[in-house]
Amino acid sequence: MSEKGGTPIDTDCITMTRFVLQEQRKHPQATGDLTQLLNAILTAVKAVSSAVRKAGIHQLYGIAGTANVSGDQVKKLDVLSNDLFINMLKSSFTTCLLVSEENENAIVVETEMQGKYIVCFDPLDGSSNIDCLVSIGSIFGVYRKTTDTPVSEKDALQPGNQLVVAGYALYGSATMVVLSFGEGVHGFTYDPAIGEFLLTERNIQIKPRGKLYSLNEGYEKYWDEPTKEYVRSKKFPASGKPYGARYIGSMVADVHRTLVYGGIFMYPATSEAPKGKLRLLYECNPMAYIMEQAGGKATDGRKRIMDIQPTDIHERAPIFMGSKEDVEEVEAIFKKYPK
Ligand SMILES: O=P(O)(O)OC[C@H]1O[C@](O)(COP(=O)(O)O)[C@@H](O)[C@@H]1O
Ligand SMILES: [Mg+2]
Ligand SMILES: [Mg+2]
Repeated sequence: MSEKGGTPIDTDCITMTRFVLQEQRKHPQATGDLTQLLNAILTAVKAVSSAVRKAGIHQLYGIAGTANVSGDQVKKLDVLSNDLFINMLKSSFTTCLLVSEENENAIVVETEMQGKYIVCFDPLDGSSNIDCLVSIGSIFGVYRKTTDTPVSEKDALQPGNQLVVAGYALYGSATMVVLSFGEGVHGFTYDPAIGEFLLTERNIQIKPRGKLYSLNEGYEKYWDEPTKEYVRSKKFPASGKPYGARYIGSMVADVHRTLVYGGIFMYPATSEAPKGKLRLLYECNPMAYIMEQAGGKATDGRKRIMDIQPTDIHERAPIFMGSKEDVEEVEAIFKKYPK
């Protein structure tokens, strides 16, 4: 408490910009492009966060899916988020190719604005939760262009093990960005009063084992046998207490909870969707990168998620991710079932 009462302001708080610049300093050959790129993502996240916080009164501000009070046609939140990401990333002059969940084809950045990075992103994840005000997010993964040929969609078909930076924004009870440059996972909470993301969690580590499992139980009828066996083993353990179940239906929120509390998040293959639902490039890979950097694991049951070579920008993969020991149990069960 200060002499006059009230909470003293920490004058040594680390903003994300300061943190990223400190990281940049560790690499004397760095051009500053990655810092610029992250700033662009942060600006998009701040704008999306501001729009999300106005959910429910969108039409008054002209950002819902219908006409606003003046009768103008206005944008839906997922379309708005996509436009913001594309606009900010292009105008950072650091990207050459953008892959978005919302665009069928990869977007080649205009030649005069091109830089060396490729960004794959889900501008608004969990969009079915928008109307009921449940947590949603944005996901991003950044790669380098590795060829000398003119940029094309093929340049984005890199496995997750080539990621340079990945992370997500969670628009929850607070807005938070969690990211990794490949040297640990760090969490930044947005302070709307000063318009900055502040470092609130350094070196996040996931517990080696949790007590929670997370997947859409409604589809049990369609699950493959290994998933059925694994979930049964958590609900009816041979000894000890059953795991608790949690499922929000927003990947970012479900994975963030898994990161913070431990346990396992799953979106398995089903008879209806043999490759699962979640997209490899802009959902599975960035989240797998964060999980592994935090000491956890991510697999499709048989293979490390980040070692899958993509053949299509929108391809899907089944995913099991979270605490190391929990994911290893899933892997052991899959080994019992021939492919
Ligand atoms: O409703 P389901 O089948 O459980 O799917 C939920 C999953 O779908 C998603 O909403 C897909 O994301 P989008 O909202 O970006 O399409 C994930 O966030 C979530 O994990
Ligand atoms: Mg999504
Ligand atoms: Mg989405």
